[in-house]
Amino acid sequence: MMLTLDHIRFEILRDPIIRHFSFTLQRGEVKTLFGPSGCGKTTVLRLIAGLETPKSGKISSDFQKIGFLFQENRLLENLTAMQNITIFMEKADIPAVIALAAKVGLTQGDLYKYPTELSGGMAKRVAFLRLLLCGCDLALLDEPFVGLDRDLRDILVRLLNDKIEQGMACVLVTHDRFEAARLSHEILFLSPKGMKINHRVILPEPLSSRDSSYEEKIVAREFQGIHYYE
Ligand SMILES: Nc1ncnc2c1ncn2[C@@H]1O[C@H](COP(=O)(O)OP(=O)(O)OP(=O)(O)O)[C@@H](O)[C@H]1O
Repeated sequence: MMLTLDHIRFEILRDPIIRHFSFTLQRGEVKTLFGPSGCGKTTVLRLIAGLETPKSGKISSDFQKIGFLFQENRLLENLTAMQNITIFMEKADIPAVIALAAKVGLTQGDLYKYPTELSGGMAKRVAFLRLLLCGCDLALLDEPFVGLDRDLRDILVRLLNDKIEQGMACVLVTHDRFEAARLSHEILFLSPKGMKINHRVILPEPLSSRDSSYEEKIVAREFQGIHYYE
């Protein structure tokens, strides 16, 4: 399985948002787009998902099913949390959803609430479970842990790692250096305009062996002098 973006150019009202951006991703691989706000990271996810069309360049993929965890969750308001989670499952396995939901601190009662009755962090977990259970082999994750505390984030990271070990590939967009260190096989550091790749960091250690001390070590080693968000 392979995703390839080859010299992509994308414009909005003739303003070049993305210029000559090239990128590849294989089965079981996680690559992170790390760069300043507004540099075009979400736009790249939208291009991969086919929600935007490049002005020039080529996108090819033989992944079978794409899952997209949007920054703003995008739960369907007229469906319960349970209905939102199961909507893309080939066969809704309710006991499996209840068991997985319990792992991330959602009760059975929570699963029968509507999105307007959920807190921001609960809605994020519902959207995350929908992604984990949708059967995708390529996951596009746009700031997937915003609004979640560290313990919950660690639980979700473990659940995501299980899927990655089974072959799911991910493109991760995050502002969080620790998240990038924890989850990436490769981090692309991007320029403020045009999605130019300033440099890359390859992290070969298996994801399952990484913990908070690993995150701290990588952040201290690789993010020195990166002040986009301070
Ligand atoms: N619908 C739109 N209309 C006009 N300009 C847009 C639109 N969507 C995005 N842009 C512009 O495209 C650029 C890239 O936006 P994008 O959301 O991809 O950035 P980002 O790196 O994901 O930002 P953030 O980290 O803040 O989420 C920005 O300069 C933004 O102003």
